[in-house]
Amino acid sequence: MTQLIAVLPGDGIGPEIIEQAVRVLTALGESFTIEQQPVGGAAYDAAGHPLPPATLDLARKADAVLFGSVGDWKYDKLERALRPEQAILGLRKQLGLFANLRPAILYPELANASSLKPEVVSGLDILIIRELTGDIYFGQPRGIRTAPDGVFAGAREGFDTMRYAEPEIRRIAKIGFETARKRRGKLCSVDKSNVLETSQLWKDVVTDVAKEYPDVELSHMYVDNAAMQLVRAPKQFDVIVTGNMFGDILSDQASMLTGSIGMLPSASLDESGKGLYEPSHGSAPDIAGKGIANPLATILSAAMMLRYSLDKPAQADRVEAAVKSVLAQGLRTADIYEEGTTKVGTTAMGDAVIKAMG
Ligand SMILES: NC(=O)c1ccc[n+]([C@@H]2O[C@H](COP(=O)([O-])OP(=O)(O)OC[C@H]3O[C@@H](n4cnc5c(N)ncnc54)[C@H](O)[C@@H]3O)[C@@H](O)[C@H]2O)c1
Ligand SMILES: CC(C)[C@H](C(=O)O)[C@@H](O)C(=O)O
Ligand SMILES: [Mg+2]
Repeated sequence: MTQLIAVLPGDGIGPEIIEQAVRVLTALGESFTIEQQPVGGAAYDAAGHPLPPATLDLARKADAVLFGSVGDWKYDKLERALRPEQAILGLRKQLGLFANLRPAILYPELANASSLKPEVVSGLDILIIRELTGDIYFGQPRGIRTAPDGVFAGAREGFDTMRYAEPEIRRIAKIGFETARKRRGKLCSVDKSNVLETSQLWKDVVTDVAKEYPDVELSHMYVDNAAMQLVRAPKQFDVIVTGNMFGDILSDQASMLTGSIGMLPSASLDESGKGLYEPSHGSAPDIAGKGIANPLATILSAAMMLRYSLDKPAQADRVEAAVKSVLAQGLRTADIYEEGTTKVGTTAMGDAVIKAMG
């Protein structure tokens, strides 16, 4: 049976970067079936909803999902349930994709593109594991109402609820320990337990799970300190495990250590290892349609898909080696360009990766 890949390009630069990743997948010569559906603003425009049933059905039945990005400022006035971003949140929740892996790896060729000095960042290889289906992102109740009490009683107030259940923390902690065990054996759990009850529970549960992993060195860090440490001395980290909101912010921050957010892939996995793969960045409306977006985060996400969901590790290696090769050839999209290298657009970067795959 051929494996089915659901391709959801989305908005902004989504279609441009997805096109290159699909070309790379096709060039592998495997007998994948690739089916495409709109998502986000594109789906709202076409079908009146950011996550139409046909898109969700395809994502459910596929062996893996390759996702571009959703969102654009032009949809800001829509009611919340119809905003493009609800599509990716809905997919994560409905597919049970609770474990988000965001590797921040600095390719040696990009040492000068990093925001940090080469000596601080060279050889960087860290993995942020972000819990993806809980936390303040999904907690109820939430809304905008007239404040019932307090100093601002009678004024309009917005409120959200941060919550985490023990099994939710336990399962992401296990992923953290299992992953750290296969890497350099260090896990840093990031929370805000000096202030938040959810974080206090988080820390207790992670500490409890640690008993099953005596070979993994566990540390705890408050999120504000973690943000500082990530730019002070990022190589102290191996695997970071954290909640949805903190992981969102820290992974964008980590991306700049690698030169550009256009380099940061991600995998979002369910209990069985089925996954959705997407670059960590957004739809970049400021550069959409210009043909200059960096497709490498999406191509590297496709490599993660080959490894984690499609059981094709050799093909994943092939794609990753090709990305290394194009960087070694000095090819750069605008976001990672520096003097002495060759600036290329999105399609030319895709071409180069395909050529390097041989
Ligand atoms: N998973 C997703 O679909 C996802 C993720 C993040 C943001 N978004 C949405 O995207 C829209 C824009 O958000 P934003 O501007 O805060 O974040 P963004 O990640 O889209 O862009 C931030 C900056 O990074 C640049 N950038 C991003 N990807 C790039 C790439 N591949 N190559 C070169 N430069 C790149 C952009 O040009 C921009 O200057 C919003 O609607 C947001 O909600 C969606
Ligand atoms: C678009 C948005 C909902 C999303 C998030 O906050 O999770 C994005 O920022 C990400 O990092 O994937
Ligand atoms: Mg984000």
